[in-house]
Amino acid sequence: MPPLQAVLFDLDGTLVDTAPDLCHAVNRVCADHGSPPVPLERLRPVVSKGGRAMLAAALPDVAEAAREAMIPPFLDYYAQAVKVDSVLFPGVDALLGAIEARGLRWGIVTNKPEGLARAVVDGFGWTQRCAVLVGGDTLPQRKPDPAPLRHACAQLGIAADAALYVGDDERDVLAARAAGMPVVAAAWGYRLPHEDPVSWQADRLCADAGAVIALLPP
Ligand SMILES: O=C(O)COP(=O)(O)O
Ligand SMILES: [Mg+2]
Repeated sequence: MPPLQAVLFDLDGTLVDTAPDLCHAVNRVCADHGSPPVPLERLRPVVSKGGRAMLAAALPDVAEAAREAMIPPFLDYYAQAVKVDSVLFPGVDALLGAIEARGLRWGIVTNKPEGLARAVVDGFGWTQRCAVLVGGDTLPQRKPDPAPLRHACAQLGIAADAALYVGDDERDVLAARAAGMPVVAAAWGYRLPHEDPVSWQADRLCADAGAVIALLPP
């Protein structure tokens, strides 16, 4: 395996705890529908599974076609307020600094639409620091397809096995495996109670972002 040259991250549930602002957007959709707001605890476990999963968790009795029509307003509401209550997960700031201190680059490969992911990146002041950003609509394929990870490596001019991917959902592990990229499962992220990240068989399972620093070259 070539020496590590870059670390790629999932966004929601890995770098940023975006669940509160996504929950606000879901609850604006619920209000438009005349439904009561849902508590954050109900949405948090499915945030990394995307907007459709969040709306399904919030409005399980609404027909799928009707929920599909709620996606554009949901995304609009979220776009209006991406960084009100969203915060970095503990240790993320130190991890990004440690990557940069080693002369390595880092980037983001998320299923979130690219424009929204860019807004989050800008909101956290990462515009110049984030070396590559691939969103869920950047390519026709999204995770668990390996294409977005491969695209990020092509943009960086590195081989897939010279990068490390860090993500909090099983599809992140599947995408990295299919791309031939080493992968860390982020146990600090979002998942349902029955989901066991050990069973995803990532190369490493890290309890917090700080633990990823130990995997970097000295
Ligand atoms: O918005 C989504 O679909 C989830 O985003 P993620 O891939 O950064 O977890
Ligand atoms: Mg995620």
